[in-house]
Amino acid sequence: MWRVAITIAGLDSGGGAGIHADVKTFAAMGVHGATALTCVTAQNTYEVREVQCLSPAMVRAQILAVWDDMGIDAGKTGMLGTGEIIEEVAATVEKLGFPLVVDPVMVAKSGAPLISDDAVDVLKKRLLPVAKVATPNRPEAERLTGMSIASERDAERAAEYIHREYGTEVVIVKGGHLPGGEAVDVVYYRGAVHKFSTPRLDSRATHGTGCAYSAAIAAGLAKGLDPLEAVKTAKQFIYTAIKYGVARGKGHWAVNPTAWVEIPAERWRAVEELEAALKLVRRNAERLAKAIPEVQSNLGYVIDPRYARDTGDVAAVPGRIVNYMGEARPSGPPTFGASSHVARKILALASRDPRARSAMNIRYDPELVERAKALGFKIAVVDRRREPEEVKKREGGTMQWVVEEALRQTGGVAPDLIVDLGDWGKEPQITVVGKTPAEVVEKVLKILS
Ligand SMILES: Cc1ncc(COP(=O)(O)OP(=O)(O)O)c(N)n1
Ligand SMILES: Cc1nc(C(=O)O)sc1CCOP(=O)(O)O
Repeated sequence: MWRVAITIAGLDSGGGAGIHADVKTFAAMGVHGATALTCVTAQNTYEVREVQCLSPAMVRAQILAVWDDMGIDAGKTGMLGTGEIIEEVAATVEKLGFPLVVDPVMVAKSGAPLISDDAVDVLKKRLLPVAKVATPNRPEAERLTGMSIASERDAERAAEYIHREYGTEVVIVKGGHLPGGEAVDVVYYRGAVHKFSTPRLDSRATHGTGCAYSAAIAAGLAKGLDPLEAVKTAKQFIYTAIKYGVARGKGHWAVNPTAWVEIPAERWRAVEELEAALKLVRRNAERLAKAIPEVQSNLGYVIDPRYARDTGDVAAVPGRIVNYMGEARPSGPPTFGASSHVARKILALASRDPRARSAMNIRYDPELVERAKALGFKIAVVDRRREPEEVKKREGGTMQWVVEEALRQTGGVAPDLIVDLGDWGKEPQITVVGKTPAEVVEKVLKILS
């Protein structure tokens, strides 16, 4: 059954925080996302320029329109703007009775206030008592409790205080603003303290973290998860959203809630496409056997470069493609992390030219190079004897150097072929490059024919 979650929050025109972050999160977590807009902000990654809030009656009308039609399985609040809106939201949620996650948004990452001073008191006295979960960060928890929070122990005390003083069932004091190698969220629930941690990320993509995290918890509650299960999943979710943030803008980049579903989908797609290309290899096994070098061949395919970090993100053939009794034969099924050399070349290529996501190394033969030239392929020729000693010594450095040399010749656009003339004890190679593994195999077949 479809579950419905509602966000009662503000609009960030930059799309990083507020209802954008929340609805993306709901979609990624597999629940239907509804919205009750509170305020419109003219905002980007580095500043809030203008704020205009709707009337409390309009906020209530949006919540009721959703409730009367689909029902609401859980909700969350973000930027509420004024004390009057908070009053109205508290009264409406109290009447309807759905579980509510309150992200007590007070100040934007850029430093602009998102709630009037007098409204903080209304938030404490009216909204926190009707909330099932509250997710203050360190400065918010300090403002709600009057305590100074400098350690996990302080965070535990603050969480318990908020529960005791305002009656919120589950209180999470987030660890993002506390020191330490791990970001530890302290959760007070039913008389006990629980901790959820992920490695601290040194990331610029933090705009919208509080929004997406609270929305992920609300999505979990909408699906009927126990609050601790919902928090556990949300913690992993927000780690991924920060790690793969949207690298655009001059300020705090936006978190990326859709990474949660895009990365697994990308990995699945890469395997499917590589499998299809390997079928093409098997169908042309005799012809392709002639292209296999002494070191054997590999064919790799990297996931969307926005998500690629290392060779673990490149699918390739474990045990390589070998010449077995005159036939090219893939030794195993497409597997991530199965290539070192070809994968490094692909990573270096795709980081400069994101269309170049696949490559295969084949035997060097001047005749093949001539045929590629005649076919109009773009070719870069690299002399590895010119590789600087310090690059040779660096683990994996050669592959990157070869690619950089090639791209220097082609003005940064990936060539079809990188001809590596080899070095003392290093077999010369041709690396055939393409957008997809099928395109690469097709290019190799053309050169061979
Ligand atoms: C419209 C709107 N809502 C919420 C925020 C807060 O987002 P951010 O500044 O990134 O801080 P957290 O998400 O970490 O609380 C906003 N800026 N705009
Ligand atoms: C050993 C070797 N060197 C290559 C080069 O391009 O220099 S390609 C290659 C074979 C493929 O290796 P992998 O399975 O690590 O991608």
